[in-house]
Amino acid sequence: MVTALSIAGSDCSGGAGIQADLKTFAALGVYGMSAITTVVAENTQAVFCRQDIAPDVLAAQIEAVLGDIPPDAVKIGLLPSAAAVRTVAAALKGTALPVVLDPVMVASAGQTLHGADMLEALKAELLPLVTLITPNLAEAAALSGLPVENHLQRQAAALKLKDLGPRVVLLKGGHLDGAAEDLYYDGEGFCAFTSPRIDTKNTHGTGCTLSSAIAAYLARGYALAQAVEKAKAYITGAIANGLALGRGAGPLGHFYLQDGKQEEGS
Ligand SMILES: Nc1ncnc2c1ncn2[C@@H]1O[C@H](COP(=O)(O)OP(=O)(O)O)[C@@H](O)[C@H]1O
Ligand SMILES: Cc1ncc(COP(=O)(O)O)c(N)n1
Repeated sequence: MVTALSIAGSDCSGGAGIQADLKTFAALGVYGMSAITTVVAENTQAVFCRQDIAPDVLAAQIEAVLGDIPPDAVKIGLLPSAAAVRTVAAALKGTALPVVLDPVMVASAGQTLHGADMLEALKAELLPLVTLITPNLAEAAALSGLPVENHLQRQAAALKLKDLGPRVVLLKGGHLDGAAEDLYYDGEGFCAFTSPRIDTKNTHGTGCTLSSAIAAYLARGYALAQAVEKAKAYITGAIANGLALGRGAGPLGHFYLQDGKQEEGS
């Protein structure tokens, strides 16, 4: 059985965070496990509050998983504090696992999901350990300190992020105008994974779903660029099948893949 671990926050409304990750793993035929970093009270409209998990309990969750059911890949989502970043970095150091990091900062509803100290710790301590980082436009700007308004600027930001240590940078274009173009940079060259923009408000959990789909395909043994290509096809289908649930940005439709067949052709 192929296995994957998500280290991320809990979204009680089920659209993002750990809940999106586990749905994605299941849809892609991967046994999912979780280490929860923070419990967020949120829904399709707003974030209300959060309770961060104590670092020793976060560390114990990761150790419990690694010590018994070693995952084939790891996805990291919301890390609410520098302490959480350091805990995860310490737990993963020395493992040779493929790690996909979605540097979550702000919920689609607009609220910041982390403490002020998180960003610097993420850059210094976690980026050098990860295989792939998947920032959206705002996250790429915050991490690189560079503007990302045009294609050349996005390429420059990707170069700067690569210098912080990940093997590959995938700068997501979900918030661009026009086509949803994700820029992939592996230190040697750029390529783009592009889909037409789907006109929908139901995009809660897109970043979580893309990163966990990449982790699922890496766990299944696909090479990096191929895992990204397949994950892009998965996220595009999940957005196209989005669910009109809640009064705000609704969740994605993971269940259209329930028989596991559609993704085989993508
Ligand atoms: N309306 C859309 N139509 C098609 N693809 C989209 C749309 N919105 C986001 N995506 C894709 O979803 C993935 C997540 O991107 P993005 O929304 O930028 O992440 P985040 O949730 O971190 O802000 C990317 O592959 C992006 O291109
Ligand atoms: C617990 C948690 N983690 C992550 C996100 C971001 O979600 P998105 O994938 O829409 O950027 C969220 N809203 N809540």
